[in-house]
Amino acid sequence: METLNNPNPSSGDDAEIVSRRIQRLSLHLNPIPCPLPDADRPIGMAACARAKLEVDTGKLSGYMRGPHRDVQEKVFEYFESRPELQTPLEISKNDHRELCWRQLVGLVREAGIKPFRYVADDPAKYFAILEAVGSVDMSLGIKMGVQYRISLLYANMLCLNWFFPCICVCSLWGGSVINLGTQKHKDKYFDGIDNLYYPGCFAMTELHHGSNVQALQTAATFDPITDEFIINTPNDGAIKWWIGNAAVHGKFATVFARLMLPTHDSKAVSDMGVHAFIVPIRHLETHETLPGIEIHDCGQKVGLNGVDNGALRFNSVRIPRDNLLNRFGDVSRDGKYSSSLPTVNKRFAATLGELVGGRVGLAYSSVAVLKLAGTIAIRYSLLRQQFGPPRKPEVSILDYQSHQHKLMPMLASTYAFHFATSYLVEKYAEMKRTHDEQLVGDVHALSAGLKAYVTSYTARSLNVCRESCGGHGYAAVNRFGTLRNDHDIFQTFEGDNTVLLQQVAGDLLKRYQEKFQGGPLTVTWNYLRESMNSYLSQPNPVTARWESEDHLRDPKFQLDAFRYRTSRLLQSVAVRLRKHTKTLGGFGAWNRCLNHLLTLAESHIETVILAKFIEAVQKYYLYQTFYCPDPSARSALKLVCDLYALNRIWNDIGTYRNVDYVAPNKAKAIHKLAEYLSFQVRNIARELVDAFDLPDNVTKAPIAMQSEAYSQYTNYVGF
Ligand SMILES: Cc1cc2nc3c(=O)[nH]c(=O)nc-3n(C[C@H](O)[C@H](O)[C@H](O)COP(=O)(O)OP(=O)(O)OC[C@H]3O[C@@H](n4cnc5c(N)ncnc54)[C@H](O)[C@@H]3O)c2cc1C
Repeated sequence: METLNNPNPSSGDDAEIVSRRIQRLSLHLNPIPCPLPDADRPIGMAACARAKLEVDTGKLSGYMRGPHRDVQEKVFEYFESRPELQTPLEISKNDHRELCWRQLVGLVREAGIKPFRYVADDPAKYFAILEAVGSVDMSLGIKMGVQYRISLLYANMLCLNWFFPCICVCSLWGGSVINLGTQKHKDKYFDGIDNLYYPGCFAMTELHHGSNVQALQTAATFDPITDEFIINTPNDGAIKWWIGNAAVHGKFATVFARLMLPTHDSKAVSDMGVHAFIVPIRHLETHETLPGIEIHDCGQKVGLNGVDNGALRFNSVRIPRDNLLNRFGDVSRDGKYSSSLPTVNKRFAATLGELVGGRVGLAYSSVAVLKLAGTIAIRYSLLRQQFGPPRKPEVSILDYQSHQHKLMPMLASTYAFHFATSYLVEKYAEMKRTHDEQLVGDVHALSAGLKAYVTSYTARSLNVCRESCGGHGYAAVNRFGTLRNDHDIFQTFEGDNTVLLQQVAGDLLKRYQEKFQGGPLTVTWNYLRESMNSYLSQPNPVTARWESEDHLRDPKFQLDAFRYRTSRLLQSVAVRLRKHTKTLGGFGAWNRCLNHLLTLAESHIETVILAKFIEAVQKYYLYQTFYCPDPSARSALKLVCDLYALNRIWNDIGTYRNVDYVAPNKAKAIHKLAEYLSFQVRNIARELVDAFDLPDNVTKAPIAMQSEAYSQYTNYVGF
């Protein structure tokens, strides 16, 4: 059967061997009815057409679970044991802020879970805590992030004929002190931040400037007579805005301001660019706002109302010279500027390496939100029955093809994102350990792309989940409203998604240019080398017609298709940019090609996600590393991975058809198979969401309870 059904001439390929071995695992199949008439089934599907996978949820869950499940359970147990710390459904902004603060204090001082120490030493553990805390209340996750996390915001600059991301790097309060400061700052502030005696803010954004950090106007002018910096807000546009922890709890702020040094020429001062300074904003004991500082509340938000965002104005506030976070640039007693790193590029790379964690955390937490929402929607869709064949019992709404179409590719994407963001966390930790320059660049671009892609996907999916639960999805107790409102801003902070995707596109173009100059390509981008040489030739008219299931489920075909698309987009946008730059200049050309560039970035990120998913399924076979030792779990993952791949190819089928990469018969076969795989995934949907390992006290929505959901729901309203 293998030889007959295998249309691929390169049968010795590792990926193909794996694919066929995985097909053999279909022995774990049990009969169940297939909704497709025989004629509609994809070719080659006969063997497993009427079969359901048996999945060992415990083993699948064991594979999915990270190494820090114990600390996550500690978080869940702590909040379970303290019902008064659980966020009620109806709560005012002010009460929510106070509760959120008490939750954080309880976690740190009572439960003894101190995230700050892991920011530098064990980032994977920090992200695991963040994930667990965010599922208790997303406001709490963000509040914790403001206090401790490492983050990175961007400014944009147009340079020559490429769009080069110019990164202004910074950290939220705790992260900024340990990453941008030096030992003296660590000695002075670490314990206070760790124990929450020094709550602080990260004050970068201004009223007039968010994404464009280079244009910030707050000034820090050095006064050599008093050995101080004078922090000043020159106009209303420079008021710091949206600053988390500022409205109520913060005692310090890391303020981003232009460093101005006195000169002896006619200009009188020299602008050294944006630097970070520690500015006390409230009295440590009395909590009074300090002189020269004006603080206002940004008010009620669409979500995340447990976080107290405020606006800050500085009226010539004096701080000691020591408060400059001076790891990458310092000012001496006599007002001279110096840096520990010899070149701008080295300073840039070192800073980046320290500070990409915020985005890694957001991408990772966004997957956690998607798991939660998917679990609620799918458990309810299995329970809920509406209509059915005449004189037969009603069927579960998840048996409707349309419902499968809404939720199963989403479930597959959740698995895909799980592996991609776990990989990102792994690479981030490695980067922190090794400070490898190539890895720094890789993690930087990957974190930007995954943060943008995953958070946008999750935001869209939250609406789909709400709608797929009908009216009961609209009850606040079933959580979609809060999840949607709280998560929505993930698309904007830590770098606006549209801006971040441009960074990815800029990075791809840079590497494309380097490739032609013989430069190196890092691991994640390695495929471009091959793709530029082989994929850009005319599509093969023979393979364009192959339509067997074996072929369509072959990881090589799937990855090739993704890589082909990215390569074409990259090559064509490079040509367009070159052409338009002649008449429009760099900025105009970039803007003329902007949608093209965003599509390129998304295509690349989808490719990386697929590659990581395929690796997660294959590792066992290829390297014998026993990553996923259970055959049933591997079969389930292979099925889900195929659905992710084919669903994405089908979503973009117009592109593939336009260039005849896929012939009409193959396009039809892809569509049929994607629908059929959705049906197959539906049959193990319960096991797949159970493997996320979210207990009822975390999902909380009555309609998603693992038993007696309806009665828990009626109890909730008082019956
Ligand atoms: C709840 C919340 C908490 C926050 N917490 C903090 C905090 O603690 N500290 C802090 O410093 N900041 C904080 N921020 C600010 C946040 O980081 C900024 O909102 C974010 O950086 C985006 O900036 P902006 O709002 O000025 O949007 P803008 O940059 O003005 O963007 C507005 C729109 O224009 C588009 N756009 C902008 N530039 C481009 C471009 N080059 N190409 C194409 N489209 C473009 C964007 O896609 C977006 O749709 C917070 C914001 C919120 C809402």
